[in-house]
Amino acid sequence: MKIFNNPSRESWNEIVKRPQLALDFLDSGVRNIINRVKVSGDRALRELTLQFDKAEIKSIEVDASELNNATRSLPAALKQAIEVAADNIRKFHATQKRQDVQVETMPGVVCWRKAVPINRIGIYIPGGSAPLFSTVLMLGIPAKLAGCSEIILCTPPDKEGNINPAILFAAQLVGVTKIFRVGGAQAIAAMAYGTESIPNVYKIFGPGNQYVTKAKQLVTEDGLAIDMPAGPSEVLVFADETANPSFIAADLLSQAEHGEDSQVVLVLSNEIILSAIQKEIDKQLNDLPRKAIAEKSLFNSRVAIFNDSTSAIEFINAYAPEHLIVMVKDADSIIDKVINAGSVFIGNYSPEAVGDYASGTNHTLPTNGFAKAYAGVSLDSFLKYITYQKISEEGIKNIGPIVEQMAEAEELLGHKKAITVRLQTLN
Ligand SMILES: NC(=O)c1ccc[n+]([C@@H]2O[C@H](COP(=O)([O-])OP(=O)(O)OC[C@H]3O[C@@H](n4cnc5c(N)ncnc54)[C@H](O)[C@@H]3O)[C@@H](O)[C@H]2O)c1
Ligand SMILES: N[C@H](CO)Cc1c[nH]c[nH+]1
Ligand SMILES: [Zn+2]
Repeated sequence: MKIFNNPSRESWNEIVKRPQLALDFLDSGVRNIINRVKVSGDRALRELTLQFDKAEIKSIEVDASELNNATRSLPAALKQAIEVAADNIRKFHATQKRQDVQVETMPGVVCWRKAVPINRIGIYIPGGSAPLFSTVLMLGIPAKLAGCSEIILCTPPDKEGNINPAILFAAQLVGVTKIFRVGGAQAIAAMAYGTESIPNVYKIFGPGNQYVTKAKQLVTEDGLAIDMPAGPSEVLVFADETANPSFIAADLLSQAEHGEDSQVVLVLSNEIILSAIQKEIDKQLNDLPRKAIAEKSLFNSRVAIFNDSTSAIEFINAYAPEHLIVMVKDADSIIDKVINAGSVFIGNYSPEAVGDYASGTNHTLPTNGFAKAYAGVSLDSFLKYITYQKISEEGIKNIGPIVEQMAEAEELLGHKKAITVRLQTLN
């Protein structure tokens, strides 16, 4: 990890940059994949799956017998853990339901808004380097709570063409409608434009690697809605000398193991525990099966040391981390000053891993600085709102002259007329 001691503000832009694939290549490569799916549908999906996932797939859709086998083959303890996590996620997201409220803005002018679920949605479940069945819960549960009637799931197959049984179990648990063994940019294109097997959807959800994230961004050019750009996972740990170096090292490594393009950042308020943290990282790395991935990710990662907490917090807001873990002595007083972050973990016993799986909050979160303007997935992400107004005769008498004035000033006399013809009938 590269160390920056009290970095000047001019250097922050450089420090907050995330590692990225060459942009030109990414853009043209992903556009090419999307076009192939648009033109050749299922045939392109089979070819691209062979090319990128090394799997020869016979049926694109997962059938009922595979689903049953998955439930039978999964250890009972894992099924139970998934069910507990699902309950917590359901509890947290259920509180996000809102009442539709009617308001009379003027006498006789009544307005209200109604939440309507997005009918058919697509969820992408990453599976390239790890089968993220927890993401099925994070997307499927709020989709069901919102009332989405069709949930289409795409995830890459392994080399034998199979989907991890835990993904299939979680999909059944939350009530996914159809499951397809397709991953990467080709899965996003299939859900955006439809193929012979995969129905097109109205909004695409889910995290993924840089190909998946780029594809999501590109299909928005054709009017598709997406949740947000949720790319390679990242964490920023803010700590002082009261924190436990072993906890910090474990939290950094827990996200470094996601992928070599994941970035982890450590912000310290002094150097007191820095060398203890570095020793812990080296020690814990050796026990990590995904050591090689984590090492590459650490190579792109940073330590920033700030002597004053105001600069530290300003830096955190400039970085806008997907996950922020605060392990400083006055953590509770600091968190209100954080305005840019996807999800915040407060104190020594709140590792990001609990939010990744089971605390109840959503782990589909904005990365790459997008937390400055985007929020993570919530119940709202699966709803759209229709507004209504109903105006009585008394109401049009009250509001009509105001609209006439404004329409005339905008030189839109047709608008004015739509009021005048009504007012004339009431005089
Ligand atoms: N931001 C979030 O909320 C969040 C949540 C969970 C996971 N993640 C991130 O999701 C990512 C998952 O990535 P992953 O790779 O393991 O799985 P993935 O499913 O996102 O990607 C795998 C697919 O990438 C495609 N691919 C691989 N190499 C390619 C190439 N050279 N050209 C074109 N396509 C190619 C293949 O089609 C493959 O099926 C990780 O980076 C993780 O950090 C983010
Ligand atoms: N840290 C990932 C992005 O928020 C989510 C995840 C799933 N499984 C493990 N971690
Ligand atoms: Zn994680």
